[in-house]
Amino acid sequence: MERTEGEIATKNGNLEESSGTKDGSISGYESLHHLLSVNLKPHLYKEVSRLLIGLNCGKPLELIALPESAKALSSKHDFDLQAFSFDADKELLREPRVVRVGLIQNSVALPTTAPLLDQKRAIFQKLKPIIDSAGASGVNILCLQEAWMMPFAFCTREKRWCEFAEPVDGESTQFLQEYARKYNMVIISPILERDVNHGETLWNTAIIIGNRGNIIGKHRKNHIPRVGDFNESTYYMEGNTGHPVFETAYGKIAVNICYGRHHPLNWLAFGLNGAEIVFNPSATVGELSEPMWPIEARNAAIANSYFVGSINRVGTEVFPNPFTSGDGKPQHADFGHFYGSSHFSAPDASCTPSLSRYKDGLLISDMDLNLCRQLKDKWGFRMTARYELYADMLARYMKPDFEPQVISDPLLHKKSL
Ligand SMILES: NC(=O)NCCC(=O)O
Repeated sequence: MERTEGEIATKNGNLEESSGTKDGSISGYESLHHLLSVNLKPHLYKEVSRLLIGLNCGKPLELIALPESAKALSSKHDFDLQAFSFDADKELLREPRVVRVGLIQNSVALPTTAPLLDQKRAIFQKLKPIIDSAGASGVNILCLQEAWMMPFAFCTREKRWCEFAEPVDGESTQFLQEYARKYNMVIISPILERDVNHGETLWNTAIIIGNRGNIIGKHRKNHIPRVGDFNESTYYMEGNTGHPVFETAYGKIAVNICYGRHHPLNWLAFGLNGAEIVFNPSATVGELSEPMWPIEARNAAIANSYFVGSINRVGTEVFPNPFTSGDGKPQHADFGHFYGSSHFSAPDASCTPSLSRYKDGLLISDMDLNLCRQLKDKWGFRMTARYELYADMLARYMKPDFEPQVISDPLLHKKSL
């Protein structure tokens, strides 16, 4: 059937205006890839996929078969479960270095009006089967979403939500440490941190739990948004931990928390410190950032020759009191829809399809970390970068008397004869 512009078939076959739907789906489809795979003829879908998500080592990404126990948990608890494999070329002098990496996206479990402790514990309960599914699948490194142990209440500017903040070794960390030990898994736990030793300062922090349940270290969010309803600067300050790379049993990893993904130099710094996988745990909404989402992480993976794991929460979180953010919008009580769509990007420009736009989910991917060096050898971005030029430019830019290097056409302001 011919379709007019702006129309797509919904899941039940009806045609509908392509404006998305209230449940967070894209006209009834869980993701863009799902919509395309159902609506395009197989040979067209293959071509669209090749251009949209690229090829890895010259071929489409392969699916991984997961154990029945992992799949049973996803059916029983209704979370999206997808698994792919990124290859690298065979090398003569190095063995492949394949690690299995997982990303979890989820909605909150209780309304924001429930007692705070109940809200947190209900999220723990919700995550248990998803983490068990990752464990049953042999995931080596698992990353949760930004501030996973609470609703993303920073739109409200109300200080009562500060009560969710925990020290690095608090309840949420202890909850995950058990899983790290049980499944011999590195877990990245992005939380709202309370730094008791520094006057109860709050931070937006990712804690790196080693595969033996030990705390390897932490990274604090470098860039705090001041856009739309993301009133996070009311709660915490720009991080003071630099760009650490954590050498774990399964590779060198780093965390670029949410809004840091809009800053190419932030991505660069993790690369300069030798990261092989950079996680981007996020909380962002469709209206604000969805067109940027598939581009920024992928570009970072390409430019820095590392893998990126992008995670976004799902659902709409409604708060008890309406708020405004000085942008002319009428008062409202929610951020809008957190659109999930978690995915992996690889240094060779390939990426996985995204998880659901509205359901909880676990995305798993095998990745041969040898691909990072192979891409460095192939494209030479590190070698061809002109760091001395950039360093000089930045040093000059930082001075109060900086003047932009602009050469004006001398004829620009001359009156024509
Ligand atoms: N959590 C957060 O930093 N969100 C900011 C919005 C965005 O970067 O899309």
